[in-house]
Amino acid sequence: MMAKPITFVTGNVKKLEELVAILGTTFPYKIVNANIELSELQGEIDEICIKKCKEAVKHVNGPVIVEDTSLCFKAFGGLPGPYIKWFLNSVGPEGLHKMLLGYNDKSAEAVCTFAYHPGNSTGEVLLFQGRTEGEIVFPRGSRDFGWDPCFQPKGYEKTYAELPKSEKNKISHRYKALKQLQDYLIQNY
Ligand SMILES: O=P(O)(O)OP(=O)(O)OP(=O)(O)OC[C@H]1O[C@@H](n2cnc3c(O)ncnc32)[C@H](O)[C@@H]1O
Ligand SMILES: [Mg+2]
Repeated sequence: MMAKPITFVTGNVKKLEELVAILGTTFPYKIVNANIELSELQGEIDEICIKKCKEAVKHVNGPVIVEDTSLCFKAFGGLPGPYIKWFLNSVGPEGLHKMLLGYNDKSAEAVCTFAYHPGNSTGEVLLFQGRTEGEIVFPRGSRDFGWDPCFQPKGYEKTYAELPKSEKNKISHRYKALKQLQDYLIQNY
């Protein structure tokens, strides 16, 4: 019998696009998207992801994936972190760059945390996290995905937005987190 599809709950089409590209054609299970606006929660990253996943489970009959992405400035002790969406919405990539002008340390970490729940009554939320270090630069490159124009991964001369998607998807916070989830599902689903 075919395994039940896994529902990725996200309102962000770019996340979905990257997930599909990263999993590629050999991933053995079907992923479907539910475009549901989940609450933007507060707290530590792991706690946010656990709560987000539990909220998503209520909307779906079956196994569920969600993810939450943070952008953590070292000079700010990890903020904006999970609140990056609001900062980005209000000041854009230029503003994010400006926020660090008064600091020597421009380093930042992109953190992606996938949360998976099997969708049954006894299941627990499992987390899979990936981190990519980089620095916040004056925005360069395409404007199609969030803060990509102002994030330059460590060891690269290009921002995420200037790199070909295929290149970003080999080194990104999302790739690193998704690889772990993929390995888990291949062994346990
Ligand atoms: O429905 P969900 O999955 O929550 O989608 P969202 O867009 O609300 O996403 P988050 O709550 O995780 O907030 C993360 C913010 O960072 C942006 N973002 C996420 N991943 C990114 C990436 O790889 N590159 C650039 N921006 C990204 C995203 O557009 C949001 O503004
Ligand atoms: Mg969100």
